[in-house]
Amino acid sequence: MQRKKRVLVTGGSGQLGTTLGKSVSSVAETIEFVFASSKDLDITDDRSVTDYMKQGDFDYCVNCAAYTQVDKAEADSEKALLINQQGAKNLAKACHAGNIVLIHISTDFVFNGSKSSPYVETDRPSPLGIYGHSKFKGEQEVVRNMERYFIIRTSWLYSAYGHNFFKSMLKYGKEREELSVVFDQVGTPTSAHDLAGIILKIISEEIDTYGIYHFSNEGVASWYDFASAIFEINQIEVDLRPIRSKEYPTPAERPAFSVLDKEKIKKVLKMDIPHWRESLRAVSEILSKESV
Ligand SMILES: NC(=O)C1=CN([C@@H]2O[C@H](COP(=O)(O)OP(=O)(O)OC[C@H]3O[C@@H](n4cnc5c(N)ncnc54)[C@H](OP(=O)(O)O)[C@@H]3O)[C@@H](O)[C@H]2O)C=CC1
Ligand SMILES: Cc1cn([C@H]2C[C@H](O)[C@@H](COP(=O)(O)OP(=O)(O)O[C@H]3O[C@@H](C)C(=O)[C@@H](O)[C@H]3O)O2)c(=O)[nH]c1=O
Repeated sequence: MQRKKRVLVTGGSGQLGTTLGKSVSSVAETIEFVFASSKDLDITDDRSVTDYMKQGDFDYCVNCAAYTQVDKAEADSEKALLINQQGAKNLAKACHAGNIVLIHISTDFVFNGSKSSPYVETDRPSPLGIYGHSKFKGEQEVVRNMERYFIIRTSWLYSAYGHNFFKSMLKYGKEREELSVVFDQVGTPTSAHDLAGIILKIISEEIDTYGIYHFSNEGVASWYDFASAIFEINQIEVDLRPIRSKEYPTPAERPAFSVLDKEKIKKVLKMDIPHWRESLRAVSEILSKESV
């Protein structure tokens, strides 16, 4: 029997790590996964990362570990950089040494939002806040320290698991009569379930066109549009008001426009991507089944 491919997932108990864990049964015959939470493996600890990789005999590492609190990062830049830059560097160096392919997840927040057409992989990052800055630094460490990497930039990730805007809206929608959500930040919501599918496709098909890729669902939305669709699909009645970002002040500035161009990944993986509304329906269904 052929040896199964071995995959390490760092940040295994976060939103994307958990979603990936729920998706792997379809490839269980050929791929074996090890999900490491932050307690099992701290990616900022160089020695632990090296030892863990050496002992694990891994073929792939999917880095789902990150500092993701966009506003908190503004006052906590040291920690954001430690996890998002140094952590990525440690993984890249260990992957390079062990001939392991690294699938590293990054963000639309590396861009400043001044474009008015979808961002392509070659557009120059220019992050507005500490979180985006630390994620860009992480990307640079990966590129600098190894060759066999996929950096997948995604946007507005949500799922049935962990913390995300979708679940916050469902909670607030049930608790409050009125909600205000910004309409002047435009991007694309991305189902973490769809992103998990992309990661599994790259591994199971042994895609070897390494580099930077953009992946989100299809379509364009403001956070207001997204919230409105969440309430509509989940049949929640709430007085939802569109507001400008200046009426919802936050410590971190966010890009006004961060739609990602997906042509490259669609071509390489020979696939279509579902529209965000279609995926929102699917994720809403998963959540309602899981809550029963
Ligand atoms: N969420 C979003 O909207 C978006 C996310 N992304 C990117 O997608 C990726 C996954 O995000 P998501 O799953 O939503 O994030 P989460 O915040 O849900 O999960 C991140 C995980 O990283 C873990 N972690 C933090 N520090 C360390 C460390 N030092 N060592 C090991 N693990 C650590 C956390 O563990 P613990 O809780 O124990 O600290 C947590 O489980 C990230 O790279 C993020 O930047 C990109 C675009 C949008
Ligand atoms: C909860 C809430 C948020 N907002 C605004 C604030 C913000 O501008 C926008 C999104 O809210 P959040 O703060 O929940 O999402 P935010 O943390 O900005 O989401 C980002 O997370 C990181 C990790 C990424 O990589 C990005 O792609 C993106 O998903 O909506 C409202 O207008 N009303 C509300 O009630």
